[in-house]
Amino acid sequence: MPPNDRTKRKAQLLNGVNGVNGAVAPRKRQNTATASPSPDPSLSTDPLRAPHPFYKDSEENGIVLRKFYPHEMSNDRARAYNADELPRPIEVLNNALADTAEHRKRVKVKDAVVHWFKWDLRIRDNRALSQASEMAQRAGVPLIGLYIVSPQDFEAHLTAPIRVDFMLRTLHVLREDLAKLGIPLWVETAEKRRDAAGRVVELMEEWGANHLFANLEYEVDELRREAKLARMFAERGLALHVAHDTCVVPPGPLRSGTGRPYAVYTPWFRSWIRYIQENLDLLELSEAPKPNPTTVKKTHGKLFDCPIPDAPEGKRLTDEEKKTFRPLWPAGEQEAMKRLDKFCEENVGQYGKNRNTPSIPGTSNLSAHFACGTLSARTAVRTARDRNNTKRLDGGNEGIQTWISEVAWRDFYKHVLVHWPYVCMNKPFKPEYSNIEWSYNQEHFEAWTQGRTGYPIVDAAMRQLHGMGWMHNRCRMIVASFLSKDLLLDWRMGERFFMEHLIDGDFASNNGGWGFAASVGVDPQPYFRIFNPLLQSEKFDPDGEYIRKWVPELKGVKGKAIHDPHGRGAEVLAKKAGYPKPIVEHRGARERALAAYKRGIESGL
Ligand SMILES: Cc1cc2nc3c(=O)[nH]c(=O)nc-3n(C[C@H](O)[C@H](O)[C@H](O)COP(=O)(O)OP(=O)(O)OC[C@H]3O[C@@H](n4cnc5c(N)ncnc54)[C@H](O)[C@@H]3O)c2cc1C
Repeated sequence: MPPNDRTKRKAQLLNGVNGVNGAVAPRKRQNTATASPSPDPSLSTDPLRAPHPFYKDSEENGIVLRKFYPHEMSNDRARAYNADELPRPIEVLNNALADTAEHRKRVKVKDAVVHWFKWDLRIRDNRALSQASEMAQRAGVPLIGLYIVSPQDFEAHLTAPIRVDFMLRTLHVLREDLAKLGIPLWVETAEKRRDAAGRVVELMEEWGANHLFANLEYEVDELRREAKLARMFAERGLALHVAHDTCVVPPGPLRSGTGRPYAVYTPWFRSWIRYIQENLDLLELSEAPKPNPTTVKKTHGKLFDCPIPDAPEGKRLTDEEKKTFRPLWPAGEQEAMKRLDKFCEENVGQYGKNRNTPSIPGTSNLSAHFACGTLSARTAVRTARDRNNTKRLDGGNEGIQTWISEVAWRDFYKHVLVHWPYVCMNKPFKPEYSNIEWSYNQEHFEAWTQGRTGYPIVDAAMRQLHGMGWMHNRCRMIVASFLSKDLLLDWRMGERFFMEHLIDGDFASNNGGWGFAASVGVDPQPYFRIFNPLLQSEKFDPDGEYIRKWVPELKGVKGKAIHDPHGRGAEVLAKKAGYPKPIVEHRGARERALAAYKRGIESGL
């Protein structure tokens, strides 16, 4: 779609698709629930193109693109992970690190030490960067920062263009901040994702560096890549040092009484708190890197002139989008700290009370920074705790406690990913939930994606996603429940759509959120608890302020009718404004979902 059309479509999405007076007709498509042609191979990552068509029994549904990944894992294989019969990727990595530990100690520092930045784009409180700096200082050699842009990784991970843009803007800030310390940041594009590791080795050889530091990412591919890299480095006389940085408590040590990893949040959280209290160093912030020797400009001068590429094809924002999104999301770690400090100053105390009201700024809006690594979870928890009147994480101010417990959810879902790696292979956490018969009704899906379902709270939320690249947590739960229960659409369609549009798209948290709402994940909402979108709307947006902001064609609707204009006497206004009637009737949809879940679960046991 040419940029002009995309801009028009975007405006339509935000204003009610066909304009204020237009009768809305979501584009007609064949209902493909029964027809099952082969899937469209030209998978689009452009946020404003029509969503990818999903088909019953298609291998392309959901978050796993077959272009990059093998076929769907069987239930038996998923169960084998559960029974500890298959090594988890983290174990493969740990074995590789253990096998190469002695070798690492023997590798001498040569001309430089390298830190490989990934989703940890900050200087402050960065575990691996700090360790790299320490080694460089001890040896009196320069520290070099490296970032590999991988368009195929963006494609494979369904990274939203808004997230790519945020990351590239962050790289500019990071490069400047590092340069102030005399540390160059070398940025390079690897067109093929499998070439990235080889290129890192070439660069290290070019720079005379024997030691590479990196923070761990917990997705399956990344853990496996690091395992291979550790062995490849050892064969070549190089040393790979990895650090746990993204979680406050690294995945691994928290175990239930039976020695198993936790699959329920509440006991996990108690154990998380206990573990931190017993290991207070987990909240110690890492030292910032020290400046490089001044000779670095002479020895490595050309590394300071490295350009930062534009977003790759298919991941670019239009000019209009840049104008809208960039002021909403200033990039860089200073901005993250500013946001954190402001939130702690003004809102954290009221967080427990306000966090479920989408019309007010009651939450921190920091998720984009956590996802990009411009803020560490450690710094966030530490900063909030230091505002409390106790050093305990579960005492004192209620708002602070609640906020810390929310940041902990992020750790929880990363732990889940590490222990049950098949959740990122399109499998529900409970393999027996694979047999639910989902709908693949394209018209329903498009209405959902466009915010045209006739349920104002759902539509407001989906339009907030298009308007900001972000959605309030309460609304994420509402729209996810609506998609998977009211529409009975395959939850992976929603999971994928979120990844393709969120500035904070994070595999573990997104998968966890969808698993919770669709009742197929770890510690989920029981399947028979089905949100009533009308009641959710009345409870969490009582005055309809949020709806009126994001569904402007309903601005004139007075009172409670805002929650259900067609059902509560505002149908003339709604019709005139082109606002659709509900695409499903909640009570009937609920019965259908209950029956489908029950049937699916029973047949999967
Ligand atoms: C269906 C669904 C999909 C989601 N997808 C994502 C995603 O892709 N990326 C993402 O970061 N969050 C996701 N979440 C979690 C949550 O909605 C966002 O983290 C939150 O809305 C971000 O806003 P905030 O920074 O103002 O959060 P705050 O309320 O200020 O919370 C602070 C931080 O705690 C963490 N956090 C809070 N709630 C959760 C949660 N339920 N799960 C995991 N972490 C949490 C986030 O890092 C957040 O920034 C999803 C939730 C649902 C229900």
